[in-house]
Order: sequence, then C-alpha cells, then structure tokens
Amino acid sequence: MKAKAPKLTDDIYFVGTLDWDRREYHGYTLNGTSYNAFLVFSDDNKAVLIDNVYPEKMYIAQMWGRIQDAFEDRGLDEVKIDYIIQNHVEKDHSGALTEIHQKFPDAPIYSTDVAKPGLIKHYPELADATFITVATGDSLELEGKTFTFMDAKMLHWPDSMFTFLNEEGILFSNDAFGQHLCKRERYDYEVPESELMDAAQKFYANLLTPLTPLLKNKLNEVVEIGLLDKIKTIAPSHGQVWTDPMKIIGAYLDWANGVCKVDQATLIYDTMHFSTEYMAHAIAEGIMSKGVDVKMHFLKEDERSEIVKDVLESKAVLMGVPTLFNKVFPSIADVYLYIDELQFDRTGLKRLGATFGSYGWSGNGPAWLNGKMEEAGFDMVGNMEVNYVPDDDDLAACFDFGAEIGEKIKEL
Ligand SMILES: Cc1cc2nc3c(=O)[nH]c(=O)nc-3n(C[C@H](O)[C@H](O)[C@H](O)COP(=O)(O)O)c2cc1C
Repeated sequence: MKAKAPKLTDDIYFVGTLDWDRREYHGYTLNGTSYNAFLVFSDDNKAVLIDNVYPEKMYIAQMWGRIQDAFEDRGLDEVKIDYIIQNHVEKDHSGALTEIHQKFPDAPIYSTDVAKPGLIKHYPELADATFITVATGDSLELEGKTFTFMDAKMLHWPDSMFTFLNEEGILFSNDAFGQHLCKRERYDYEVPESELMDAAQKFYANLLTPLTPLLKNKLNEVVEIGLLDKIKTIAPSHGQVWTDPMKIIGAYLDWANGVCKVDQATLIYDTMHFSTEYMAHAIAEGIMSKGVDVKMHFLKEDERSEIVKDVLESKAVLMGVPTLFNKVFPSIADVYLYIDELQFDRTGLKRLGATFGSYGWSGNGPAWLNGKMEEAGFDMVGNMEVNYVPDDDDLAACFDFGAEIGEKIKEL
C-alpha cells in the first residue's frame, strides 16, 4: 500500500499506522487511534525502526508503505532496516515484528530482558532472532545518533522501556504520554488543545491511575539523572507528538498528585423505572447551587472508560442505583469494579464519595454500594435512599443532600 512518511526531522520519519476505524480497544471507547512507529537514520544511513503496529495485514501494509516512502525520500534504493528497537511487547506496538524480522533477519532486536520471552511467546517465529537485551543507561551508538535506553517497568507493562535519542532530544516513550487520536497531523500544536488534553486525560485515567506511584518515581528519576532538561520532544506510541514536553509532563504531575483544576463532582447512575434518575438530577442541582461543576453519567448511555476520565479530575464521586434483590442494579457493579481496580486514592487525593437510590420495600442497594466505595478508598459522606417514586419533599431532600456535598467539595 502506498503511503507517505511524514518527517519529524531530517533523519526521523513517522512510519506508523492510522487506524481510522477502531471504536473500542480492550475496553476503551475510541474514535480511531494511531500506532506510532518511527524510522531513524544515522549519518551513514543505517536505519533504526522504533516500535511497530497492530498485527493486521492492512495495518502492516500501511506501515510498510511509509517505510518504503522514507527510503525513497532519502534517495536510498535499497530498503534495509538495520536495527529494531522494541519498547514494549503489547500487540499494538509489536504486531509487525515477525514480518520485519523475516525481511531483515540480521537486524538485532533491542528490548528489555523481560520483553524478550514475552515477544517470543507472542511470535514464536522470533525464536531465532538476535535479541540484545538492555537496561537503564545502555546505549546503541551509531554515526551521529545515540539511543539511550531507560527501563520503564510497569509503565505500563513489566517489559516497557523508553528510548532517548540524545542528539535530537527525543524521548520515545511508547504508551506513556499517549493519546488515542487518529489525525492527519502528527504534532500536539496541530490539534485543538481541549481535544488533545481530553484524550491524554482519558489515556492516563484508564491506563496509568493505579501505576501513579511508579510514575512519580520515574519522573523523579528523569529529573535526578538530568534527563528532563534534555527532552525537547516526546514521541509516544499513540496519538500526537509533544513538542512542548512540559505541557504533558505538567499534566501528568497534576493527575499524579490529585490536582483537580476545578471543583467538580462525577455522578454515575442507572435506573429501572426512572426514580433514581430523578434523584440524580435533583442532587446535581444541589451540588451546582454551590458553584460546583457536575459530570453526569447515565449508564444506559455512557461507558466506563469515559466515566473514569471525569473521575480523575473530580473531588467527589456519587453513585446512584436502585435496589434489586437486596443489592444493586448490576450495571453499576461494572463501573464500581473498574473504579476499584484503578485505585484512584493512589493519586494522592482521597475523593469524597456518596451513594443514593430508590427502593421498594427492603432498601439496602445504595448502602451496600456505599460499603464497597469505602473499601475502594473513598471518604464516604452520605447515603440517601428514597421509597419508590420521589415526591416533592424527597426531591427537596435530594437537593439539600447535593448542596451539602457541594459544600464539602469546596472545603477540600
Ligand atoms: C426484579 C426487581 C427486584 C427488586 N428487588 C427489590 C429488593 O430486593 N428490595 C427493594 O427494596 N426493592 C426492590 N425492587 C424495587 C425497586 O427497587 C423499586 O421499584 C425502585 O423504586 C426502582 O427504582 P428506579 O425507578 O430507579 O429503577 C425490585 C424491583 C425489581 C423490578
């Protein structure tokens, strides 16, 4: 497939794949994404391929088209990859490895020692490949291009690493600092800022929240070894390339330290006969009466990866659900479990929590959920249950319940 390879610098080309059609990726809703791969040429035209793409024929064909275009642009007749850097095992960044290895069997694969068995497990054809396993501080030195590796264990898999291209000041960070965006443009400044940061926030919330302490340690290490001052560009493996590294590093520090830029609550609710939904709207009015923003998520329409993006920037999370068989309407359980797994309290902010819902005779659904939220690390400040359909007095109480929580959010 013919495809152009956009140039990042004189010697660096984008050779990844634009996946226009992806709407879901292991649980996250998307509107397309990109699998970013980069081809770097040394001064004597040795070619280094950093990461690759999802293992589908059409994705690999798009990448291959860009690789051919890069060689042509450079005036080189023979397409030959001399070195492969594999920053991460996961299939969206390694799926073309077998094909590349078969075309260029002499090209060694640079990866962490943890990545090597993982890659061979995914692609048994690589068993005969030459792996060079590297750790923090190791380098690949070519004419005018020095690649220094940095272990990035659990950011976001045990095998992950970063590659720093010294001469150009580019950090190839793989998934870290990524965004699921699919654009013709390659840079941060070419996309509306709100769209870019929204995508980065969603990526952090879903992939990095529970890894926050490790991320903080890694950022400290980057400062301590003097790397921060040298980074001019961050090229992640999804989405736009950051030409303003401090914009995304600053945002990561905020998310990692529980900084919420506005007073905001996220309300998550479902209903069978609309009573809990009615309560949610009244509670939202109470919260807003205190000048606090609300993000509303109705589970018949919204899904978890979008919801947790808002939780990341919220000081309080309220969950509303009707009682069903003494427990809860089950859609909330999916979201509750996901929020529990993400361990938002690791961001250094113990968020306020509250529950509410309608019941018929025994009640207990919201109270049950309240206990679960407490176990998940929320500072529970209330539970409100209304019998069957809320009347005017119930709705007034819901408003007051919301207003009280709004006050508490402002005090945080
Ligand atoms: C299948 C089913 C099981 C229910 N189980 C309980 C229950 O165990 N305890 C209770 O108090 N109400 C129970 N209810 C009643 C609902 O909680 C009640 O109708 C409530 O008002 C529904 O709120 P909603 O309008 O937000 O869906 C049950 C309702 C249904 C349909």
